Amino acid sequence: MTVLARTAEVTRRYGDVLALDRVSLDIRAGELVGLLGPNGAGKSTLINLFTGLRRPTSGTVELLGGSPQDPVMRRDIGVTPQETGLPEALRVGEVVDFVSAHFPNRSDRAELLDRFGLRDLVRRQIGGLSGGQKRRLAVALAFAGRPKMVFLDEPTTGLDVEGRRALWDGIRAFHDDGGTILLTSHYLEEIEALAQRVVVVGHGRVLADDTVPAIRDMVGVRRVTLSADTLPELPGVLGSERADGRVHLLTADPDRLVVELVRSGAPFSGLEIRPTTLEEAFLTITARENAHV
Ligand SMILES: Nc1ncnc2c1ncn2[C@@H]1O[C@H](COP(=O)(O)OP(=O)(O)OP(=O)(O)O)[C@@H](O)[C@H]1O
Repeated sequence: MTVLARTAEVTRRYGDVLALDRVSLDIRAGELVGLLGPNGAGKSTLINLFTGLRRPTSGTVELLGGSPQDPVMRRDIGVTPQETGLPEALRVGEVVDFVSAHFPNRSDRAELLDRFGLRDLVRRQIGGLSGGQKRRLAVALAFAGRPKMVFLDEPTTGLDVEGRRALWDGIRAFHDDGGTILLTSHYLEEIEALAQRVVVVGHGRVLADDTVPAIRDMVGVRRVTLSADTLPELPGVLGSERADGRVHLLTADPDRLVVELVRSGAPFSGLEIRPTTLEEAFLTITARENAHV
């Protein structure tokens, strides 16, 4: 399948900060790829490289078979950065027309507005939109030039459930028509709702690149905390530590762990089970990676 966007051994530094560390990634035509990672992982930097806003310190970046700096390639992509500013005095329809006018191949205005649930707002001034409506418009604009590929940096930030669904519907419709999308998120749930493929980044590196169910297994880690002097060997413990007189165990199967703990007869108290944060899950993935080295 045709590769639409590619990084090969890409490193990007900002002074002393290593934002991306030898990242090689292919996005193929028709894929909807979710880029998942905590704050500072390097997601926006990767999007900025793909869209030609930044250059790599080393390595190569390709967009649509050419250079991301080439305006001809950029004409065929759409982008919504994390933050956008739209002119408050313009009406929704005017902004859509203004942005569309930059592209030789325009989306149908009514269809675009419909897809993102903006039809009833076409005559509303931007200044009169809610934060969520502005965000939906900003994302819709990425699709104004009938792009082959769209890059969305945290598209649903600040949206309520309804706004999020409207946005997901618009993104899905583009994908169903054969469009290619790379979107970033902090939440696996969001990526799960849209993407088949998840690329997990952390500390500037690709930690995992797999299907949603495979990544869910990796990050579906729970933290089991209890007080105990000594513990027997327990099944499925991915990581453990003692802190403040408590034992913390990371596991993907807390039910089995607790059953085995009770069965062992070892005395314990104060049992707590809670989901891990994405950061903790990433640490587990990183730890596993290092264990394989
Ligand atoms: N212009 C810049 N100057 C200096 N450091 C930068 C710059 N842009 C990004 N960085 C640093 O590079 C690293 C990666 O940042 P990046 O914005 O790509 O991460 P991110 O995964 O998009 O984070 P977030 O989820 O918070 O948006 C961070 O340590 C960040 O502070």
